[in-house]
Amino acid sequence: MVLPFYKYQGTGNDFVIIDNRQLVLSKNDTKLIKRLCDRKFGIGADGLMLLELPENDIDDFKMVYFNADGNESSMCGNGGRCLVAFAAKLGVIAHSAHFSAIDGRHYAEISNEVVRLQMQDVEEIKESDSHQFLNTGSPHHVALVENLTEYDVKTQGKKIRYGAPYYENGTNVNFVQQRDHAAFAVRTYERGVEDETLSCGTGVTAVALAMFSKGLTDSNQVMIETPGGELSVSFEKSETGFKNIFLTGPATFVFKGEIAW
Ligand SMILES: N[C@H](CCC[C@H](N)C(=O)O)C(=O)O
Repeated sequence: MVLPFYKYQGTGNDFVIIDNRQLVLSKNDTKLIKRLCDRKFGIGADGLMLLELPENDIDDFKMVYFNADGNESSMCGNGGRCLVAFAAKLGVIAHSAHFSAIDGRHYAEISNEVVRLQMQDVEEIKESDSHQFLNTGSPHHVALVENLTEYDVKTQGKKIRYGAPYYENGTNVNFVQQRDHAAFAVRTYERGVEDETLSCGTGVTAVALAMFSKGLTDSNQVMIETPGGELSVSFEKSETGFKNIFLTGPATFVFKGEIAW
């Protein structure tokens, strides 16, 4: 069998995308999905996404996301942005989209390869001396560090991801340094990739909200620098947390191909 696929990247977080509206790929085939994401034996990616038909009459499509380990995962912000760009390329949408993902429904806009994705509202940020924890569609541990560029993200990130209180279910881990009054740099260890990725969309969103909540910025429009490029996060305070949260940045088609499977 030959499987057509598309490769996208959003600030260096890269994805295999498959048009699964005819359900060619089984969601339970963990082994196949892991191989497709393998950078030596497959196409290579941080994750894989399926574009599927919507399960209601108000959405344009449905998003299913898998981490590189082949397991279906929680929400992917950069992946969601790339899937909107793919839907536009296929003509499924024009310049805006409503779609369902594992964490609920999302709205997005696209113009010239820049995608603005609305994230779920965030109700709670757990604060402690060493870090903050919040869920922006995926779980994120956020910690400020000195000298981010030299920091051993993989070693320290793995320790936190598998340690207390996260253990097997884990978390993504974001190491942050402030760059300006409304700008921060972040490097992320991603659960399910089990390595540092060049960017993590739900992580960048978590960092922006965490830094605002910590009082390190009073701006509700924050620029986040990742090793893979710049993303911006805008949001509004709500009585109990944050709403109207948007993650904005590039989502780029890299190549298309066919793989034997
Ligand atoms: N690895 C994450 C999911 C993908 C998140 C990331 N790629 C993003 O852009 O949000 C997790 O298992 O929670």
